[in-house]
Order: sequence, then structure tokens, then C-alpha cells
Amino acid sequence: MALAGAGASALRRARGLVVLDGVAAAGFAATLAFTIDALATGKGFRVWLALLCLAMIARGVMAKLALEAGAEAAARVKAAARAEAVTALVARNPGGSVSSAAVTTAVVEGVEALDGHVSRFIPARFAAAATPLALIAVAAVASPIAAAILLGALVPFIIAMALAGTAAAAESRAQFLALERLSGMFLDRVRALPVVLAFQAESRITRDLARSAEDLANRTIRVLRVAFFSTGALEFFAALSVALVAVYCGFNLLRLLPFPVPEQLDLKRAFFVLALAPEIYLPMRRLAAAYHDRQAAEAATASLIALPSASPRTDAPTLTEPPVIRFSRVTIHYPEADAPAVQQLDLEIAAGKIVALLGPSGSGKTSLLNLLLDLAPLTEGAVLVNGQTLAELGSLTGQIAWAGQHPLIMPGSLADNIALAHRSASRAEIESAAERVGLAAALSRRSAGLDTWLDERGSGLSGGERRRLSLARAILKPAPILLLDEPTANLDAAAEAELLEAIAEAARGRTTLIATHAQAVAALADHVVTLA
Ligand SMILES: Nc1ncnc2c1ncn2[C@@H]1O[C@H](COP(=O)(O)OP(=O)(O)OP(=O)(O)O)[C@@H](O)[C@H]1O
Repeated sequence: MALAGAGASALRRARGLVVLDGVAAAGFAATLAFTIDALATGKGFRVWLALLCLAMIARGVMAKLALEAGAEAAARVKAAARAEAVTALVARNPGGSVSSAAVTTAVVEGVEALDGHVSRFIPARFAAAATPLALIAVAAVASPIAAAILLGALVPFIIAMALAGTAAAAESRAQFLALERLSGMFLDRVRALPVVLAFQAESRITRDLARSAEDLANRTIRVLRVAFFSTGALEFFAALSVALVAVYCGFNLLRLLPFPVPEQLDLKRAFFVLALAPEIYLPMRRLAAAYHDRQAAEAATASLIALPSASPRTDAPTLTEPPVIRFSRVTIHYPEADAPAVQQLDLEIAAGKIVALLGPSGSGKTSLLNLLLDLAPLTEGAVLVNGQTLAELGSLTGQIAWAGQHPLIMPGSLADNIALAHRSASRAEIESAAERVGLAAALSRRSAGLDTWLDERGSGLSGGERRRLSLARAILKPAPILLLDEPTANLDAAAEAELLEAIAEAARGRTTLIATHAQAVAALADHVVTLA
């Protein structure tokens, strides 16, 4: 995912602040050394103490500002990543399929995992690269030998960091995959809850979920174990090098070193080096602490990259009249299928006329409707609207009223669900659409009428009522093209006869394509095409 640019200025600020923090650390060590020296000599003690306090305050302020800048950068990167992932999903390639569980985990947990990487790891990595060597160079001004000890001790520290990082990478990836598996499983089982209950599979599903949850817990513990071990090793080397410097400074001050050295430290220089030593390791310890954030982000990024990407579609210019639609030698071949769903089809729907598609199940009727909705891939040929190809025009979906075979039902009232197709419809328009498709009888049985609450499964609606709801949406939406997919399936002959009038009325003044098995519906058409 190309997230370059998002949060870049906040990140630059965070990096600048961590460098300034290094400068303040040197200032703190210097003022501490001079304060101690002034305490011994009695000269300028108050001035040095005031400067020491100032250095401490400056460090606190800089740490706070760096945290804020890191958090701001992370918030911007996460917002950009989420927007990019959602745009890619909405504009995904027609006919491609993505597991909704993988998408949910990638967009929610995956994007969230970028937080620590941007807010902590990136500034910490910059500080670890820039500060330790600069501070060792500063320490060398006071004591070249202490600086050499600090430099030498950096080597095992860096090796320990690299080893810990490699071990953590594999564990983090495994943990993220376990999380993805558990989220996917949970989402699927919640969706299929009525089926689970109907087949009395609750205990088996509970066991499966418990196993997945335990797997995630075990993998999380392994990640934590690697993190604790690596932190322990790093703290050991940091403490060891500070101790070595302390021993060297102490023995040098007391002139008790068992070997000759070319320098003699005084109290001021010894204190300066001693106060500076922990500061040299601090950025690397912070980096090690933030290393898990990087691993988590890497594991999550793999899932984000796996999401399909497609450039957002442009919308076709608004059609003021029902258009002529022509399918010219159209072939639809789904990427996963062995054979094409539709091959070399020629078909023209005159402006404002109705064409019915008849044909056995699987002959490609729905696929042809889906082609106009950008939901099926155009493998060969062209779809022309008023003589222009869809590729030239852009997406027509905003100008199509559509009643599909499996209407999407959102949690909300029946009225809200009808209005999904046309958000600005008035209550009177919604009521009229519901009545025209014969929902009135169904509504009279429910005390709340159009305000009857539906869950996302549409529980409580019969198959026929779902069809009617779908048709009501298509009737409500003012669009010059109408696509109906099996509008009378699941209805008995009497209900079908009732709906025919509503369909004929809905098609009036629109270019209409109806996929159907019903001869009565086909009889409404100006032209009937039978697919092989
Ligand atoms: N997303 C898809 N990926 C792969 N194959 C698909 C996809 N959608 C449809 N197909 C296949 O394309 C062929 C045509 O399917 P389509 O749904 O268009 O037929 P249909 O005539 O509308 O069938 P029905 O009358 O049962 O609704 C079928 O073999 C189907 O399995």
C-alpha cells in the first residue's frame, strides 16, 4: 500500500525531536557533571543547578512533543491505509472474490497494527541510528578510553538485537495469522448462527472456537516470551557496559588501574561520562522495546497487501433519457471458472423497451445483468450504451435501478431498507412503492408496519417478501435503466400475477432487462432472448 506522504510532516517533527532529545541528554550529563564539581569547589553551584533543572525540563518537554508527533503521524497513516483499503475493496475487480473475514481483520486489526510501527518504531529507529554514535563522540571529548569501552560494548548489544528481532518476526506473523483465523471463524459462525442452532452444532462450534482462541493465546505467549528474553539480553549488555565505564572511571580517579592509560580523569569528566553512558543505550533500548511493533506491522502489512487493488471507477455522465444498450460479442469468463458463463453474445435493448432473458439455470442471465453493474468481468466484446462503450463512459451503477436475487438487508426498519436505493425518497414515496409491490398485506400483519425492525439477516421476512422488498427498491429509484433478476421467484401464481402489473409499471419509460424463468414475466417483454 502506498502510504507515502501520510503523516510525513509529523514524522519529520518526531525525528527532529528525538535528535534534540539526544542534544538535551548531552546537556543534562554536562550540567550534572558541572553541578557536582561546583558542589565540591563551591563555585557557580546555583547557576549549574538551574541549568541542570532546565535540561531536565527540556528533556521532558521534548519527550512529550515527540510522543504527540508520533501519535499524530500514526493517526494519519492509519486513516490513509483504511481509506486506501476500503477504496480498493469498493472498486475491486469484477468477479473476484475476497473473504469478508480476511478483509475485516486486515482493515480493522491490520491497520491498527501500523500504529506502534509509525508512532514508536520509526522515531526510535531514527534515534538509534543517529544518537548513540554522536553521544559516544561527545563522551570521547571527556574520556577517549571510556568512549572506546562504550563503542566496544555496542557490538554484542547490536548482535543480540538482531537475533531477537529475527526470532520475533516469525512468532509475530504466526500470531497475526492465528488472530486472522479466529476473527474469520467467529464472523462466519455468527453469520451462520441460525444454521448452527438448527443442526444443534453449538457444542462443536464452541469447541472449534475455543481451540482457535487457545492457539491465539499460545502464540501471544510465545511472542511475549521472545520479547522478554530479548529485553533481558539487551538490558544485560547495557548494564554491563555502564558498569565497565563506572569501574574504569572509579579506578582511574583513584589511580588504582593495574595498567597504564594515557589519560587522568577528574571528577567533572568522570561524572560527565558516567551520566552519558546510559543515555547512549537508551535509544537502542527504546528501539528494542518498539521492535515488536514493527513485527506486528509487518505481519499485518502482508494481509493489507493481499487485499485486491483496483483504481476507483469514474461515474458515467447522467443519462436524461432511457438509453439503447447493446451487448456486442460479449464473453464473460470468471477468473476461477473453467468455461465462460456467456460466450460471444449479441443483444440489443432499444431505448425504453423491455428485453427478457430466458434460459436454464447457469446459462448466464444473472452474469449479463451483473456486467452492467460492474459485478462481472467483461472478458471479450463490448457493452455499448447509446453507442459508447462502458470503458469510455464509466460506471453506470448510479443510473441503474436493480432488483437482485438476494437483496441486501441492513439492520434497520423496513422503510429504511426500501429507501436504501434512493436515500432522499419521502415517506409517501416509500409507502407507495411498498404498496405497488404488494407489501401492504404483509405490513398489515405487523403492528409496526413499515417501521418493522429488521436484523441484517432479514429475519421474519419470507422469501416472497424479500423479492417484493427488492422490487420496491427498484421502483423507488428514479433511474433510466431497470434490471430485474428473477423478480417473481418464490411467489405463487396468484402473487406473481399481482406483481406483473407492478413490473410493467416500473419498466415504463426505462430500458429494462429482466432475467426470468417465468413465461408470464417474459410475456411482458418487447423482445425475448433465450440463452443456451
Ligand atoms: N462470481 C462467480 N465466479 C465464478 N463463476 C461464477 C460466478 N458467478 C456465476 N458464475 C458461474 O457462471 C455461470 C452462469 O451463472 P449465472 O448466475 O449468470 O446463471 P443464471 O442463468 O443467472 O442462473 P440462475 O437461473 O440459476 O440464476 C454459472 O456456471 C455460475 O456457476
